Amino acid sequence: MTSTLAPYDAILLLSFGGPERPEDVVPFLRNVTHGRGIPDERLEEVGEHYYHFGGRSPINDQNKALLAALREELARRGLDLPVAWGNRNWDPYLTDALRDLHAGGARRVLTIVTSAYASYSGCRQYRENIAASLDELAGEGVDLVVDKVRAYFNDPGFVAANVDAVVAAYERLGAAPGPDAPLVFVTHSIPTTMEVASGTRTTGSYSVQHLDVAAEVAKAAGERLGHPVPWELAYCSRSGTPLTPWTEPDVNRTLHALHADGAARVVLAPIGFVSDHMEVIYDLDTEARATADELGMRMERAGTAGTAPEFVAGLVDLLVERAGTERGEAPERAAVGALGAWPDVCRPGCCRLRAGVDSGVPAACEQPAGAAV
Ligand SMILES: CC1=C(CCC(=O)O)c2cc3nc(cc4[nH]c(cc5[nH]c(cc1n2)c(C)c5CCC(=O)O)c(CCC(=O)O)c4C)C(CCC(=O)O)=C3C
Ligand SMILES: [Fe+2]
Repeated sequence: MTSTLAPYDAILLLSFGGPERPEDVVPFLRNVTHGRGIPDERLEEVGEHYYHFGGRSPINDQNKALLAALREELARRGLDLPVAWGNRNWDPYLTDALRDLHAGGARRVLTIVTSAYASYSGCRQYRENIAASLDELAGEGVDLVVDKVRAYFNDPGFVAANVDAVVAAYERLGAAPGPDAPLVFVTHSIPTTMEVASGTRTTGSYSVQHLDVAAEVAKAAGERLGHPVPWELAYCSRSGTPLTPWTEPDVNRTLHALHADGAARVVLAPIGFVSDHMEVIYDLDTEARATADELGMRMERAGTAGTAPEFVAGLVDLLVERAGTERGEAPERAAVGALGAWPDVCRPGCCRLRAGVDSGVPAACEQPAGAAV
C-alpha cells in the first residue's frame, strides 16, 4: 500500500558521493570539480584528507545508514514504497538510481537531498543534476517526474537532533556553557558571491538560515543545561584562491579569538552537515582539534543529526507533508525559528551560482520564470 504518499510511488535519497578506496580519490575529485576551476594544489590537499582515512570517505556508509533508517521509519508508518539512493559525484550515480526506480515501475519520485541548507551547493546544483539526469533518461525513453522536499534546516526534527547533540557535548565537556565555555556552530564556507545569490529575497540567505537555526539550538540547549549559551557561527573547508572572498570567520580563527578572550573550553557544533562528512572528521576533528590543542583549549565536537530518530522522523514528516500538498490538501508546514517553511518548489532563480546571472543550466524542482519571487 502506498496510499498515503500518493501521488508519489518512490523516494530518492540524493547525496554527494565519496570515494571508497584510494584509487577512487582522484577520479572522484575530478567529478566534483568538473569545470569549476579548483586549483590543482587544492585538489592534492583535499586528496590528502581522503588518503589520511585510507582513501575512503565516511559519507557512503552514512548514507546507507540513513537509507536503512528511512526505510524503517516508512515501514513503521505503513508506507511501503521503494527508496533508492543516488549521488552527484560517485557510484551509485543519480541517473542509475532513477533508471532503476523507473524499471521497478516508479513514475513520480520524491527526493530528499543530504543538504539541509539552501545555497547553490545544497539546492540548485542538485536540481541541475536532476534536470540533467532526466534529460539523459528521456533520451533512453525513460520518463519520470521528480520533485524534491523543501529545504529542511529549520525542520523541528533536524533542530531537535542538533539540540540533543549540543547538550550531550556539554555533558562530555563537564562544564556549563558560559564565556569560559562557549559554543561555536560550524558550517561549510561558500564564496560570498554564492552567499549573496543563495535563497531568494524572501527566504533568507545561506548564512541567515544558519544564524536562525543556531539561535534556536542555542536557546533550547541553554534551557536544558540551565545556563544561557554564548555562541557564534564559524566556517570551515574554504577552497578557491585566497583572492576570492568566502564566508568568514574560519573556525580556527574563531578558536584563536575565543582563547584570546579567555575561553578555556569550547564546543563545536557542525550544524551545517547532516552527518560526519570528511569536512567534519578532517577539518574539525583533525585540524580544528589541533588548533585547540595548540592553544590548550579543551574541545568537544557535538555529533551531527546522522540517523537520530527525531531527524529521520522529521524527514518522513516532510515526505508525508509534500504528498498531502500534491493531493490538494493543506498539511501543517512545521518549521522553527523566524524564517518559516521554505517553498516546496523553489522560486525562479533560487540559489544561483551568482546573483543576477542566469547560467542557462536547466534546474528541476523550480517554478517557471515569471512566477512571483
Ligand atoms: C555548502 C557545501 C556543502 C554542505 C552541504 C552538503 O552537505 O551537501 C558541501 C558538501 C560536501 N562537499 C564535499 C566535498 C567537496 N566539496 C568541494 C568543493 C566545494 N564544496 C562547496 C560547498 C559545499 N559542499 C563549495 C562552494 C566548493 C567549491 C566549489 C565546488 O567545487 O563546488 C570539493 C572540491 C575540493 C575543495 O574545493 O575542497 C570536495 C572534495 C562533500 C563530501 C565529503 C565526504 O567525502 O565526506 C560534501 C558532503
Ligand atoms: Fe533553492
